[in-house]
Amino acid sequence: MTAVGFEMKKPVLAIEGLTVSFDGFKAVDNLNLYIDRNEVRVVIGPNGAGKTTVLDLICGKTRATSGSIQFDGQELTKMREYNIVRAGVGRKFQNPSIYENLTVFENLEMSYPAGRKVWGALFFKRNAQVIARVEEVAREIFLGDLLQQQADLLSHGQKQWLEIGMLLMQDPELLMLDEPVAGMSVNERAQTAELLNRISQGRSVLVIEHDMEFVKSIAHKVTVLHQGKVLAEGSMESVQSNPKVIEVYLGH
Ligand SMILES: Nc1ncnc2c1ncn2[C@@H]1O[C@H](COP(=O)(O)OP(=O)(O)OP(=O)(O)O)[C@@H](O)[C@H]1O
Repeated sequence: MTAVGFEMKKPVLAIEGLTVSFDGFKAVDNLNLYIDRNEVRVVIGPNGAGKTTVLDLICGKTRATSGSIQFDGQELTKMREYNIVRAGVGRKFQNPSIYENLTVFENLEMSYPAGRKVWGALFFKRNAQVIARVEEVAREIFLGDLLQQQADLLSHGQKQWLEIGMLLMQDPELLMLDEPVAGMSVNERAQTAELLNRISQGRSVLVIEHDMEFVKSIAHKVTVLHQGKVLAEGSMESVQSNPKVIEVYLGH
């Protein structure tokens, strides 16, 4: 196998022995988790299982007590949040954090690397390359016809897509989404599934979700967390028929 072939086979994210204690309580407990390139992984589990904390640890918002998070060969546990973003990890929180008083176009433009940020404003030119990228991403997130719409007039689902689009502007290698379809209509859920299936061709996606129909429509593999540990992992079918998973989560 060539060196390049070997690199492609290595997981893009390798979490090993990851533990975080809050006043002695282990929210994440000796966790191992491996995500492949172009994989859509969904993490499910009961409330308080540690799902959001795992995303917080990966993006550097929370510091690990012990263990390792290797992303593309870089150790994330020692890196600052903005360097983790620069390394190629994008994270969307549950509530959209878009600029409500700006248009769809402007929101996406703001997220272009070296785009019109506070300092970048002095040097930034709205060139053809930026416009083309904004238009491309807007089409991808179903907002191609709404570029001049002010963001506060978008539906809840459209706001969620806009935030995904803002992350896509940075072209992250790993995109992490916390309950992306919460509060969405049935149609919006179906469109979001289509969007995630599409954008995973070229990047890995890690999703936390409770909506099992949605999970079924996107997951390549499902990881069930319980008390900060992996309770089960595998295909949706294997996880759904696992008695331990039914007992602690799906049976409720
Ligand atoms: N900063 C913190 N300080 C203290 N305890 C915390 C902190 N963050 C999380 N926890 C605790 O860690 C546990 C795991 O929380 P987490 O939010 O990761 O669970 P979750 O699986 O995402 O749950 P949900 O499905 O409800 O979002 C919970 O008991 C929570 O109270």
